[in-house]
Amino acid sequence: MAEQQFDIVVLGGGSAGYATAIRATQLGLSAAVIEKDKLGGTCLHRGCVPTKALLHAAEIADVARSGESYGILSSVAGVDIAKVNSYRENLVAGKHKGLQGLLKANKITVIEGEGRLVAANTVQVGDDRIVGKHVVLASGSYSRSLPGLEIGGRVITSEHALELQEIPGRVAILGGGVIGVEFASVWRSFGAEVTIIEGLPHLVPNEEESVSKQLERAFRKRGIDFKLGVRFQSVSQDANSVTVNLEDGTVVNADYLLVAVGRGPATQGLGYEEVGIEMDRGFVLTNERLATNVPGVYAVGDIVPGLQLAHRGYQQGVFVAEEIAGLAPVIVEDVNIPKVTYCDPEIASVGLTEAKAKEQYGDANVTSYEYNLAGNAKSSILGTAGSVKAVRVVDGPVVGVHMIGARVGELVGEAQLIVNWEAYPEDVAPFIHGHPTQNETIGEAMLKLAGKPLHAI
Ligand SMILES: NC(=O)c1ccc[n+]([C@@H]2O[C@H](COP(=O)([O-])OP(=O)(O)OC[C@H]3O[C@@H](n4cnc5c(N)ncnc54)[C@H](O)[C@@H]3O)[C@@H](O)[C@H]2O)c1
Repeated sequence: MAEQQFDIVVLGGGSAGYATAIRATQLGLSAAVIEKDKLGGTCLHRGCVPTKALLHAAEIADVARSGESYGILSSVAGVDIAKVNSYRENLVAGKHKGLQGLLKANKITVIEGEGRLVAANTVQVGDDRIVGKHVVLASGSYSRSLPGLEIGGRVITSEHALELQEIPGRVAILGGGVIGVEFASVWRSFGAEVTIIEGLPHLVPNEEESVSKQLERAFRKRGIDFKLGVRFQSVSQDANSVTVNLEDGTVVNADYLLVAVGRGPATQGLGYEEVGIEMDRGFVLTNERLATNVPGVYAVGDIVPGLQLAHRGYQQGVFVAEEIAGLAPVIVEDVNIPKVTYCDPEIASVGLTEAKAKEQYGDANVTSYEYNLAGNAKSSILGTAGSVKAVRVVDGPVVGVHMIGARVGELVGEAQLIVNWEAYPEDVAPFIHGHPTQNETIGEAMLKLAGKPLHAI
């Protein structure tokens, strides 16, 4: 049995875990990352990166289909899913290699194997004991299912969906959240008949309601079917198909059922409870400085209750490394983290929805403006419908920005600076936006809220 000692031992080499180690070594601390599978975790291998590769291929199919409207004679003869898959795999492999190089350059020790917390300062990997002055738990998440809904055969999760070797003819998707609408978008562009089943009254129910409604309109136009406000009851399958029964008696037949009802924390069997770490339904509880109740043990990423996003994980990792190094960093708050959903049309948001802002500040103290992309030249050139909605406190800062339309994910950077800096529309209104860009739509919303609309009626 060998023993190795570090300042920081990180259990899990996904986005949150490796970010912790990079920042730690930059600050002169020694760090080890323990990873049982591949560095990069869900984001690089099963989530953000490969799904966005599929979405990019889907966009190319849509662009080719729409060529004629722009005078370009083009059509889609078919989708070679094997080639799409090899593009996706090569892309991920390249990023994986780059990440390995990044950790090596930062002098991080990567320990391959399954780790288990056996004491507050020790992770066991096989026969080896990896001891840290501090331990950071970053074991990530998994696709969860519903009680009684077994994954297997034609009932699949996003991990299986990514690797399908065929384009399904008909697919049912349980859950109209982020994963559900992204896969619906990909499969529809690849030619499948898609039905989404969502228990709440709207698709992407955590987004601004007007954004959800516009997505529903756009999906309907694309021929994507959805059943809203209805819950799943049961599913049966044979060798070729699934039959999904909903609580209102509706039956959906499809080749596959994708289960996209959220992700659970990957914390089972890792020794956390045995060491006395306080947990809630599998999540690791921390204080706002990401410390668990066990001294010296921190948690970051998807195992900490809140938004399960890679970029939140990065920032939490950086935070914890700086906290351990004694730099007293600024607390990471979920409310001002930007979110992008990469369906067509794309959705991007940061801060409070209008309803949440009214809950927080009172109805009379909140106002908003929704700028229609139809007023923006670049949006019209791109042929996209959509809007940018900004929510402000009356005589106060902008507290939320909510966008839908082609490529609005690329606008979220400015939106998050406005919200995080607690800027007033009057502060932002004089800033000049390049023309013609879709960025102007944020400028137009600020101008209107500041009482001097330009391209708005
Ligand atoms: N672009 C991105 O940033 C991105 C992409 C993919 C995943 N993610 C993250 O991964 C996590 C998981 O994504 P997800 O889409 O699985 O979760 P989600 O929470 O976004 O959506 C799950 C949906 O399933 C619905 N649902 C739950 N039980 C149901 C039932 N019995 N019947 C019908 N509907 C039901 C919920 O109402 C919800 O709308 C999220 O936290 C998400 O932020 C992010």
